[in-house]
Amino acid sequence: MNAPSVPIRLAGVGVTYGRGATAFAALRGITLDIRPGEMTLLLGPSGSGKTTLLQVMGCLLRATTGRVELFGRGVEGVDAEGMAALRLAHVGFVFQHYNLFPTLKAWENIAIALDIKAVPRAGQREMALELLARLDLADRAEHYPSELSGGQKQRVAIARALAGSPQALLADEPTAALDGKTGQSVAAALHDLAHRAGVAVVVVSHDPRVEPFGDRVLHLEDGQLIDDRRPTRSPR
Ligand SMILES: Nc1ncnc2c1ncn2[C@@H]1O[C@H](COP(=O)(O)OP(=O)(O)OP(=O)(O)O)[C@@H](O)[C@H]1O
Repeated sequence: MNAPSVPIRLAGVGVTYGRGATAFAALRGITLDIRPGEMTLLLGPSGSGKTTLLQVMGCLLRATTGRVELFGRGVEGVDAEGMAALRLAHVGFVFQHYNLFPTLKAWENIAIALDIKAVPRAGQREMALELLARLDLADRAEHYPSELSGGQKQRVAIARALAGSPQALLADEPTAALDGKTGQSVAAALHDLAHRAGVAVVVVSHDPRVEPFGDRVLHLEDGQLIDDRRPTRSPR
């Protein structure tokens, strides 16, 4: 029996892009559990399969071989609509370039996500403000993205990813476009989310500023998991 409390479970997962002579094995034999309440870092050289693995975890991409479970439910045999429903119910995504709507204020960017989660319009503004406050952005609710710093934009994107209270938050290079301390504060915000809200946070990163915030560090090389460790130093 699989414990339903394991947000994401992969067993022998492989992903092959293309077919025949052009087939390329981007992931091979990945077996791991992603746990709630901690921040897992996914490190590895360029092309090692980090984004591919994150996409499989978030049901954006189907594994070619092996088994993927979200909250105890296997996704093989689930159709595209079912995969979308699983994502919507369980997973939030954060990307390098924020992907905010430039013509919408910070709180409205979050309201759109609440809309997709079928939160009634009447409660959306209040909920968006609460989410912004969790990311220390209460005073930026009425600002447009062009009026926010890079770090603030990324925190709006994180607040948006939390719309609908996902149990897993998957972030692909969330600090890559941020300089100096800003990248660190975004990494700290992700770490706090894992620890305070019990969210399973998975972060793909090349950024050494992010590393001290990882509770667990996975290393990929050539599509294989070559290391899985828990740094002994305390975060920050
Ligand atoms: N749609 C695709 N079709 C064919 N090959 C792909 C596709 N997407 C990724 N790949 C290949 O799969 C391998 C893994 O790619 P992936 O993006 O997962 O690596 P990564 O570790 O995230 O790299 P980076 O750090 O450069 O972003 C790479 O060799 C890439 O060229």
